[in-house]
Amino acid sequence: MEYRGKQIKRKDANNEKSKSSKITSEEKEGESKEKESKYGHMPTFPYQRVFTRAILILGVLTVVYFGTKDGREVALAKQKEVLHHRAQDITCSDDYKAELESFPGCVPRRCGRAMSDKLVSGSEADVLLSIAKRGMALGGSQGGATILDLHSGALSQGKNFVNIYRLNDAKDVFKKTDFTFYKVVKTKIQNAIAHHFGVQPQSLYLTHPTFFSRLTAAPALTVHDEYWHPHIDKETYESFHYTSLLYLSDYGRDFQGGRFVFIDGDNTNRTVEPRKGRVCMFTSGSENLHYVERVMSGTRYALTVSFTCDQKYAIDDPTLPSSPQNEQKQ
Ligand SMILES: O=C(O)CCC(=O)C(=O)O
Ligand SMILES: [Fe+2]
Repeated sequence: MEYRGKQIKRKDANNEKSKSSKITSEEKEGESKEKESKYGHMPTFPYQRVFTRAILILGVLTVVYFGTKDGREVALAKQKEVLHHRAQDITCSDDYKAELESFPGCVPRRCGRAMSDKLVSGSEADVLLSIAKRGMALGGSQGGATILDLHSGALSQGKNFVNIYRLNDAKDVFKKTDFTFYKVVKTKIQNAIAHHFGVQPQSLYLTHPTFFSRLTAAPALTVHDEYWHPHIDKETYESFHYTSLLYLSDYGRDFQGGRFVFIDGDNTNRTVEPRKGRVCMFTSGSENLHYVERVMSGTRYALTVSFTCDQKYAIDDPTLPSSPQNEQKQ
């Protein structure tokens, strides 16, 4: 009680102080007016007041314009954080909602995004990273974005794509257990998406493309290398209804730049900093417009695992073709 009393006193004292400083400045004004008159009349020009005010207003408008033009940025997930589960709901876009109505059991209870660092462990991410690195060693783009689709076998090579399953060198690169591993992780993500968005896991089908990506700061050589454009997954990859990203390397340690950014309608960019083992899942409609920042240095690895509600776009889990010759016959 006594402490409070003292605080109040301090406040009063401050009031007194500020009152007295106000008085002092008024006094000073009077003084300077007096001084001014000693030097005679200061030069003025017609509409001086209007002019000064216009300059002031213009200044304020410029500050407001440049301050809000690029909107604000909010971190949804920092690399250093270990997230058990973090989510943000966004109202579903009308077209997305309307499309999903024809897939009962697959309509989300809510749209938005969720992140977790507890779904996939660091060592599980390392196994997947090793699959990506082994596969990508068979080719790779020089232009900053290399894609490896384990399902179709498509791998960026130079300015084009090759089918790794048709390469003789690929014979001993993958083991059956790699594919088993991929399936285990995919199923965990599938269940997490189903749980978070309130849909039935069996109503979600793996869809094409589902791929590993390796991004670097190398200048783009083809449009496939331009990974940084804002886009909506539902528009880019027609069959997507739910997108998930599993990060296989760390922002700030393995690479600089390369954050994932949601561009939201409230003039806010929400960023996800990749962290090894971090899963980011979201509804693929226009409620989740996003892009990946350009990587400034280092190498960024990620796995995109995508799901559709439409059985006609379902793909099987990737499997190891028994031999390159068999693959050619398919
Ligand atoms: O790698 C990422 O973080 C996102 C990639 C992406 O947006 C996409 O493949 O559609
Ligand atoms: Fe995307």
